[in-house]
Amino acid sequence: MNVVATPEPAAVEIVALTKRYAPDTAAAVDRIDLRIASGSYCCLLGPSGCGKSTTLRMIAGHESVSSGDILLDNRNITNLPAAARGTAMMFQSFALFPHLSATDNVAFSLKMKGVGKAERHRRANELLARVAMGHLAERKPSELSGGQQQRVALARALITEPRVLLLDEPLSALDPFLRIQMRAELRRWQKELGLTFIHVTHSQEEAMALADTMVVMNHGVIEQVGSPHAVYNHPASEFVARFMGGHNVFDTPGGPIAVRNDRMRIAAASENNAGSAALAATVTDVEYQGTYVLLGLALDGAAAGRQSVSVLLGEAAFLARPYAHGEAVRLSWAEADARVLGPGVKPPGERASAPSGTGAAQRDDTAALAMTL
Ligand SMILES: Nc1ncnc2c1ncn2[C@@H]1O[C@H](COP(=O)(O)OP(=O)(O)OP(=O)(O)O)[C@@H](O)[C@H]1O
Repeated sequence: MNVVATPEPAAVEIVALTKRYAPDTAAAVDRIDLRIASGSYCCLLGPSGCGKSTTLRMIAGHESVSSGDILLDNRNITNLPAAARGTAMMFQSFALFPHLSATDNVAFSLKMKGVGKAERHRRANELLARVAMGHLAERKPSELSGGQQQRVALARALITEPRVLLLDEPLSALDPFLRIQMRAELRRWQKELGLTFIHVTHSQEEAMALADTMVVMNHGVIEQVGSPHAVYNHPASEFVARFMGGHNVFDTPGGPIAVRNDRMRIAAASENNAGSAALAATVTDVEYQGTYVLLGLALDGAAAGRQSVSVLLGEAAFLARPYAHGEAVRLSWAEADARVLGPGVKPPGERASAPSGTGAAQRDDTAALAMTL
């Protein structure tokens, strides 16, 4: 175990970064601090309007900063023009020029810099070959598939030799099948190139599949930073537990706790052997998913908006003991599977003036909690 805390070198460091689009409005990004390790794949994740795209655009230099700093390899780039930062951006729609060939699309920024035609075509074709597009270099975007256009967009972003590649929802224009395929390609390219990728997405599934580090944002601040495993297994707040999905949140005297739905224990109401901590519930939905069966349930007597829970059972376990719509059951869990949730961040209007930092402190206190429901 590494006992000495030697932080990995940060490719990008964000210090108290704030964006306010208008003087009397809530900050779209509110004093966030973040270190992104060099050569890592970082996903900025959160619901619509949480400030993830604004953060990415400020790193890119496409949006001005209200206050705070952005450092790239220890260089303060906060006020540098986009082209002088060492970053490159890959957009959602790829933003390829329709009338230009793949080669000319990739070579475009070199043309703007006055690089001669032979040299810029050589470098563009070299990059196209690297993303397995060498044989289609003469084609225009309309003659390429979505996945092929994405590779051209990647080659075009790489031609400026960036240290950090910024990706704004790069997979959302693709159909679901291609999205999963291109997701694997993005991950492979990032490893092969050894670059730092910062990828904005609203999909927790995409972030889990890609990221070394996930940054979960809400209301312009960071709720939690960690590996997909750490965030999924130790959500810091109710917001993170609900946003990541696959968790139930229960109110207890010690505050809210989260329990993964595949860790829930379920028994028929008549077999009440789960002790006094078991919660009475009714099955409201049975969804067959192949490997798993997802049960939707309503907690008896819970407050409005807090009744709905789910239980994920393996197919074999379900077939051995099926549950049916309307059936009365009792739910419980092992203490070790309960995660105590921190308060999370408040919406801007309710926020205290103390620095928000990285939001809720992560706790792993699974002390016995008597149910109050
Ligand atoms: N150009 C702008 N002018 C004014 N307000 C803006 C502008 N761009 C974004 N905002 C506001 O800033 C907040 C954060 O927006 P941002 O686009 O960063 O969120 P997001 O998490 O990327 O959302 P989405 O997933 O919908 O793109 C939102 O409340 C949005 O309405």
